[in-house]
Amino acid sequence: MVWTLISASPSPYARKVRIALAEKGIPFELRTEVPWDQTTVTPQYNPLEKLPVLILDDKTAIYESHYILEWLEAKYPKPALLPPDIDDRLFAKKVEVVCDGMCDAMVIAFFERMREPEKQSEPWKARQMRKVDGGLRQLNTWVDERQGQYLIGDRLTIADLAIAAFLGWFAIRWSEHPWQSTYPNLRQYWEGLEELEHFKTTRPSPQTMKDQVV
Ligand SMILES: N[C@@H](CCC(=O)N[C@@H](CS(=O)(=O)O)C(=O)NCC(=O)O)C(=O)O
Repeated sequence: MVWTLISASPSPYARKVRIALAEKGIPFELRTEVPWDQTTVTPQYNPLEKLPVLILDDKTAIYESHYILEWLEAKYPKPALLPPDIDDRLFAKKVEVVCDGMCDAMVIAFFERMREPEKQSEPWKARQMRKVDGGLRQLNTWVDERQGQYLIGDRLTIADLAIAAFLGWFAIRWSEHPWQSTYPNLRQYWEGLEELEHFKTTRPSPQTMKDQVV
């Protein structure tokens, strides 16, 4: 019996977990869903009705991507996806906070845009996009300070997973945004990660939602 990961084809949050499981050599069945559709099983496993959800052999459900990664790191520490130094470990988690927050802002803005035009709040949408632009600026600063292919030290960490998961999704969700020309070093760092084996096999793709959400 192998674990099941409930995922969605565009999900940046789920992509972090997919890459972490693959890097740690943990076999799992991928169950791709649209969590917005009535047909989803996500609410049966997560009271917050969000994917990703990792379902273990005994049907225990682990959810919230940053917690799933923390759980995996604690239970299956090798190969490590966090650096050995405590300050570097905390920095890697801070990078994940910024990337997850940018994803959250994009999701909020996306659904605001699904409302009838007269019901959309321009200030609310502008506030979400400020978070994305501020986050991109911060990622670029951090990436400019890196020494090599990875953000922290000489190995892959959850910081790299979080940044690639956001940028890979952002590149398909908002392809006309100028970040790749504004921040060429950030683009080059991201392109380098996308060439890695478990990034190639987890590339995001759009999904079609059937049911009304807002
Ligand atoms: N903080 C959560 C966010 C997860 C999330 O928002 N997932 C979306 C799907 S996706 O945006 O990742 O594709 C979801 O299930 N949304 C359903 C809902 O919010 O009810 C995490 O990090 O796991």
